[in-house]
Amino acid sequence: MAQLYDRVALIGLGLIAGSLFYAMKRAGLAGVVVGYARSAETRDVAREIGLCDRVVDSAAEAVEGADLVILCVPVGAMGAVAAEIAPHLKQGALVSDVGSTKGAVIEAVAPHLPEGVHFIPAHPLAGTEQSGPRSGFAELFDNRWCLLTPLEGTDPEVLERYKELWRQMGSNVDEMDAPHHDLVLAVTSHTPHLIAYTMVGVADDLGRVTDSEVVQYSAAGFRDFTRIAASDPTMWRDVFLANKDATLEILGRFTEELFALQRAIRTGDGEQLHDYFTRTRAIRRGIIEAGQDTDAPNFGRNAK
Ligand SMILES: NC(=O)C1=CN([C@@H]2O[C@H](COP(=O)(O)OP(=O)(O)OC[C@H]3O[C@@H](n4cnc5c(N)ncnc54)[C@H](O)[C@@H]3O)[C@@H](O)[C@H]2O)C=CC1
Ligand SMILES: O=C(O)C(=O)Cc1ccc(O)cc1
Repeated sequence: MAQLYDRVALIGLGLIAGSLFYAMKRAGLAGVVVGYARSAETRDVAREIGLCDRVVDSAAEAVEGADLVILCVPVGAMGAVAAEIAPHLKQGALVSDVGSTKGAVIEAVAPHLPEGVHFIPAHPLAGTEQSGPRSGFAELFDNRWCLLTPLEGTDPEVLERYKELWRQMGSNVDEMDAPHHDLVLAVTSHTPHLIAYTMVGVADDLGRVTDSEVVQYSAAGFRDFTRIAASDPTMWRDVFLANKDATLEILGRFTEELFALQRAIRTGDGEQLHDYFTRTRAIRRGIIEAGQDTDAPNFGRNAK
């Protein structure tokens, strides 16, 4: 496969940066990939396991001469990293990020970037509850969406080349504006994570439910909650602080619906509960019929 960028810099060496490195190497998309992470311990691990062709000790050195720079740090750290690298970026370089929120990242990063440097924010809808330099793998982006939120006036050739990178790493690529992205993700990812955190916290608070009972008798739904609630605390703290407005909007709607269901249970309104669950069941079936749940055990078999 054709090389798309001669020199790539990855800032932050965790799950996403690691997966980017292996996915780029798998398809021969990058010449040299240089990495940097803030902690010396992470850089040592990266060197030990061969994560990146070269690991350097400053962000400035990592971006020197890079054609593509991808910021792979928690969203709350994006602005500071952009300020640090800005004076060292090559003219014509493309800066991108993989942050889970887009509006706040654009606001934090764009003002630091000099004239003549391109900026295309990205968000791969692919991840796990794992983090750190040992957690990345080449297949992470296969058959997953990558959402780009290009700013007005983005150079179409620079955009097309970057889209091609994601496609060659296995992703399907789509574009949307940042406010829309942040609202969609508040519904599909951020609020569900908060609900999982809360449910696991509630189980933990219940004195009568011992740890071993929680583990032994976990049904699939609760098991998924515990997996999600094991996600990186720094990353998720930053997501909620950065996507405050959209998350609060969706949480408001969520609690209204929850109270309505709570009332239906209290008053014994079985019809309301049944109607609600019938509606939500149809949504799940729609997702599977559209072939959009690649994790479903019966994916591709037109399951009902
Ligand atoms: N984990 C997931 O499932 C997904 C995460 N994302 C986004 O990708 C980004 C990275 O997430 P992960 O790779 O999961 O995190 P991670 O925790 O595995 O890695 C983050 C890396 O950034 C480094 N770092 C933190 N602050 C830094 C700073 N100021 N300067 C330089 N390095 C710094 C850490 O040392 C670590 O190496 C986040 O913005 C997250 O919102 C996007 C899609 C999925
Ligand atoms: O592990 C899971 O279930 C996820 O939801 C992964 C994930 C986490 C954050 C993102 O911005 C995108 C994907």
